[in-house]
Amino acid sequence: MSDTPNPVSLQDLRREIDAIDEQVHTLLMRRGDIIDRLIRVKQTQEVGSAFRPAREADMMRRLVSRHHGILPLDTVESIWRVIISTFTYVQAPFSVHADLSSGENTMRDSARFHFGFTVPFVAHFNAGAAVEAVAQSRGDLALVSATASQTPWWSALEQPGAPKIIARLPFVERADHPAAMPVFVISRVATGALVTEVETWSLHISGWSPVAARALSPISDVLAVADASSGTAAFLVSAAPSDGIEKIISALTDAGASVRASALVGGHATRYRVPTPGTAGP
Ligand SMILES: O=C(O)C(=O)C[C@]1(C(=O)O)C=C[C@@H](O)C=C1
Repeated sequence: MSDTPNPVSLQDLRREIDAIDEQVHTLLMRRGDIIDRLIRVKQTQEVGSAFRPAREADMMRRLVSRHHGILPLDTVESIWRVIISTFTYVQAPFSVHADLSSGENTMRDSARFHFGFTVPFVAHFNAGAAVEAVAQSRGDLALVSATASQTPWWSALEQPGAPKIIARLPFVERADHPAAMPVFVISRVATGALVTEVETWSLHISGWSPVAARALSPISDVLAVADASSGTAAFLVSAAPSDGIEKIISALTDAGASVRASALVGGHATRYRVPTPGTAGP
């Protein structure tokens, strides 16, 4: 007889997997019970949405920071997106209104990756229509490209009671993200509940020129729609509240433009990028 211990059998390993699956499922059902209690203590009534982007951004960062092992990060992130979004949905049902005008496949991927398949998906063919659908809803979300625009859709967010930008996706950026398209999430929002680690401002400027647009690119994420014939442009700019909008306005002024009107149209959590292995960091 040899002293070599019996190798673990396939059956044993499958038993272990079954036990783990049962624990994961039980924990998810327990999570559901907690959400049931959370509904009673959380104030979702005012605008009808249970989505709390600051909390979600923080949860996603912690998830990514602690993850290791052979399970791909993409998979872990997408599992948690579905868990959190579905528990948001069960608290207060909502739909996702996606503007497909800047890329149907990439926008669908972003919507499904971040909100799963339980949350209804409604397609729109311009950003204005997606924003309007949210304005007419109780707690729906609009998804609009954060980097490309054919129209200054953000002007519709300027009035005090209008929907606002409340998040920027993906929460965790990295090379080869499976739903990499930068997207703004727009929703009606309770007064004082905006996340403003980064503020988003709508600016109307005159004296527009490509020089004015270029002056901003090193200091801010910018969306711009220009009317070359009148020399005016509508900008959507992102700014850290500390030195933000004043710096942007003076950069535009130095570049020969003048700001005729400005309005805060939302905000989001500070962007978070996972360092690529072998690089110094974000
Ligand atoms: O923490 C909350 O406020 C929740 O509603 C819970 C929860 C979650 O499932 O973890 C769901 C929705 C929110 O956007 C954030 C987190």
